[in-house]
Amino acid sequence: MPVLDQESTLATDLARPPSTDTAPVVRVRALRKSFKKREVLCGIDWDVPAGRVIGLLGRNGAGKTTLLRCLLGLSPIDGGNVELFGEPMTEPGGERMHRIGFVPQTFDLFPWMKVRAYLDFTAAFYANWNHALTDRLLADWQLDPKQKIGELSQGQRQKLAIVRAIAPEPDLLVLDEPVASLDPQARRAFMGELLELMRQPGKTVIFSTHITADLERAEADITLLRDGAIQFTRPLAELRQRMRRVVLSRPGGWTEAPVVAGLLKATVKGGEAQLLVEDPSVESLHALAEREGAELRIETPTLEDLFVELA
Ligand SMILES: Nc1ncnc2c1ncn2[C@@H]1O[C@H](COP(=O)(O)OP(=O)(O)OP(=O)(O)O)[C@@H](O)[C@H]1O
Repeated sequence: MPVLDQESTLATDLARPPSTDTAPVVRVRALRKSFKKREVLCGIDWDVPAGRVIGLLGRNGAGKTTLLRCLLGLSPIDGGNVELFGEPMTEPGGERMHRIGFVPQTFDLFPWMKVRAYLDFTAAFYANWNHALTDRLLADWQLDPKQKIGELSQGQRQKLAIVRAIAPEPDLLVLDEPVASLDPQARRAFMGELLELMRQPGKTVIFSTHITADLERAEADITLLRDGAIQFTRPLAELRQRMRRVVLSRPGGWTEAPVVAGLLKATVKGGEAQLLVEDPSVESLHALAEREGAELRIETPTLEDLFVELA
């Protein structure tokens, strides 16, 4: 029986993007980015279709922030190209600014400004600004319009950054770990706002996060960034439907993991071989278990399990 490197993954089949009829809002080709000699993005190809919520997943240091900043022209790229709304991205700003909202990982700007003054100041730059929405969010999220930004807690600043990004009702909203400092109520409210925004046709959201429950709440498409490349973009429902954890246990244990069709990752631990399999054939698995004298369990992994396995 063929042997599989226990840490290796065979994610080739996962590389297919979800089918779409519309032109992508974000189109990235062969994007490269290094810091000194360390290459963080090693030739990213990525299409983000309009009207989707994309959850960008990856381990700490995988390059999520770097990728999001490169997309928006906030960080210079070393190679490849980025198109937003069908046009090359060369630098931030311009007409396109009105269509894009960005929530950075940290928000430390204008500490001397008061919340209301900051929002009014920012509104002046935008063609469209939903004042009713900002008023409602300030009240709902208990942000004091008269407080100075420098006096806000980290979570309150994150809320303000979200209000500022949503108020222009952007066509593309990019959020870098937007909920990291938010309490559970605020996270839920934030997801509500996000979904409300998404009810309008053609709106696209990309957000990086480690909180898989939020991705589940948003029914997001999942993009996995690993080893400097996009490993896959798949609707969450499809991942849930197709991925199974197959556990084969036998008293004598395993010297090598069995290989089955659709295998993405195999791990051997004591008497158990754990296989992450896409679209497994239940019949063949039963036949394999019988042949090998093993007990078979087929489980549906949670998104967090999947992330731990694949990231
Ligand atoms: N300005 C910089 N100078 C040097 N190295 C950098 C810089 N910014 C990022 N890096 C490096 O690039 C890699 C990717 O960082 P990045 O912040 O994009 O990861 P991330 O996936 O967003 O991580 P996290 O989940 O922890 O926020 C890391 O190894 C980081 O040290």
